[in-house]
Amino acid sequence: MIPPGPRLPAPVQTAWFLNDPIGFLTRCHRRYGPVFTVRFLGFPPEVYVTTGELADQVYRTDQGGGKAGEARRDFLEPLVGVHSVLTLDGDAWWQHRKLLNPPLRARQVAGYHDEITRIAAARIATWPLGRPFTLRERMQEITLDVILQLVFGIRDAGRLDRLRVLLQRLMEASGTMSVAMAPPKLRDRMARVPVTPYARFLRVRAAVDAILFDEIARRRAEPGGTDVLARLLETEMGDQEIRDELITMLLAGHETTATGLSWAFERLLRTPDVLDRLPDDEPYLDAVVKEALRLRPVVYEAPRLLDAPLRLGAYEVPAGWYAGPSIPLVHHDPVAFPAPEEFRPERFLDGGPHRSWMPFGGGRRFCVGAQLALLEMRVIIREVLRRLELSVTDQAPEARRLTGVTLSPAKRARVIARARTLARTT
Ligand code: HEM
Repeated sequence: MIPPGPRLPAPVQTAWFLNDPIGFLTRCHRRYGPVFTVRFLGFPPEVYVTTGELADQVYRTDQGGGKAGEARRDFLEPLVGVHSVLTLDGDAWWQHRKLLNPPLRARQVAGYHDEITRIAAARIATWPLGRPFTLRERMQEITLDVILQLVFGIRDAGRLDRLRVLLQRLMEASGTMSVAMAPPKLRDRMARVPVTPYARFLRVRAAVDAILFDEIARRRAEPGGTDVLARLLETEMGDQEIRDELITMLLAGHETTATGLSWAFERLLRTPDVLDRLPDDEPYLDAVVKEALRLRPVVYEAPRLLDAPLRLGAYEVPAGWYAGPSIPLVHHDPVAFPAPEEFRPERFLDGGPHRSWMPFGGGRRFCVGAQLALLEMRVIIREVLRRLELSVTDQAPEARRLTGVTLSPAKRARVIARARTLARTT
């Protein structure tokens, strides 16, 4: 039996979801239970699950099939290329994944602590005081710098400036619907007409690639360094493969972390009891980061494209369909997280992460940058709070807005900052 779901036509389900993703999925959950089918326009049906246990069953398909890469390929390949862990599957995926894992392990990224502190401090010093501004963009400046300096290993100030501008343009150009959603054949046609968004995207991509290939050549000539690129250059990967993985880490790693940080502040500034315990209580800071990612997960789903039918309790999901957790709903399971609406970092103080905590997905495709993201979030929250007193202009929680595969604060985490006068300046 196929999991139940709304009978509304696919265009109506799609429009409802785009307009109110959490409301739509919550309603489906209430009406149909923990496993339900949604139909989006232009895609195979998608089965969502809402408990950690069911999510584990889906992630187990990573062992033999479950093509997470193919699920993302069409819309990501123009940007990340054909050699990216995001879009590869099977042996080709594993060949790359096992090379990316070691430099991004907790022990390795711990060595970046002081440099992240330095990058954050330099940016925070430029924030406006005494007038409202939005944290989302400011956080993205920091997380972009982290990727460019600690992952790509770029130190030259002029080159950093040029890349920042180009990458901003590249992200904007690749985000336009015509690039992300156009079928490959249409893309090929658009590439030949210089005024189309796709042709513009290709020009910016070529400019970024020229810098990256030059950087790779320079570093091959002078080996060494502590950045992730240094480690990738020691592997058997070719230049194009390394370029593709660098862009992959950039794409997967900087907006997500910036959005996670924006949500952490959005919640913290509306929960004074929690804020008061920061930033010097390290275990509590770690729990705050985990609780922020639970209550406001950045990525709302991590689906698998099934290459064999999947049994989920009484249901069977056909091959060729998507299946995966609705991460916000799994994180709201009251059995796993009592009083799920409340921002309560204490729940993460004893013991390791809960099986139902999955802001970074799961299975073998679990986010390769999770340890770097968690470290960045801890360090950046601490550095902000040590230097500034933040407040909000409006106590009402910010709504969740869908941008691509992420949910971000609708007002981009609007705050006012003042220089800190008391304590917290250790
Ligand atoms: C708070 C920040 C972040 C969040 C919420 C996040 C979330 C996720 C999620 C949900 C997935 C899909 C996992 C799955 O399919 O089961 C993923 C995959 C991935 N993430 Fe992250 N991520 C974050 C930061 C980063 C960073 C900093 C990097 C890189 C430096 C990164 C690189 C990747 C890559 C390469 C993949 C694909 C892994 C694969 O398919 O093998 N992410 N991430």
